[in-house]
Amino acid sequence: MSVKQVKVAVGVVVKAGQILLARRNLQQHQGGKWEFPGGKIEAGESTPAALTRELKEECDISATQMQPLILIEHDYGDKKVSLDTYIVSEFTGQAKGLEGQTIQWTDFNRLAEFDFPDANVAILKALEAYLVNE
Ligand SMILES: Nc1nc2c([nH]c(=O)n2[C@@H]2O[C@H](COP(=O)(O)OP(=O)(O)OP(=O)(O)O)[C@@H](O)[C@H]2O)c(=O)[nH]1
Ligand SMILES: [Mg+2]
Repeated sequence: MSVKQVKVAVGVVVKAGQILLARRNLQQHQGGKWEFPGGKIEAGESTPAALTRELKEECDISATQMQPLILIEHDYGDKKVSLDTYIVSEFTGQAKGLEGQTIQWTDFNRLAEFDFPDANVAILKALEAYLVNE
């Protein structure tokens, strides 16, 4: 049986050299790991629209500027994901975890200290290249 691929909008939210992380709740897929906020893209929805909606729902921020970073396809075995990842460089509001998740701002050079889902390795590489060329 083939497993359907889940399309996800992922946001690397950057503010004053810091990046916003959220910890996945234990009962979720990849529970307990750190992630960039985001969520499933609904039918007919663009990635920026989905990401704007998810950032508001999960973190209470309104994204006002974003640009594509990388599209990652990853197979976890139990689940296939496509992570359409954007850099969010401008937003309004103060980030808070609206869904009970812990959130944290961290310096880019401390990201290696966090335990991320496997698919995120490629995001971290792309982010490093992006920040170097910024
Ligand atoms: N938001 C987000 N999801 C990620 C990242 N890396 C990664 O592998 N994923 C995977 O992408 C999938 C979609 O995440 P989601 O937040 O929309 O979905 P979910 O597990 O909360 O499911 P649910 O919304 O139905 O409860 C999950 O399987 C998650 O493990 C990441 O950095 N951010
Ligand atoms: Mg989510």
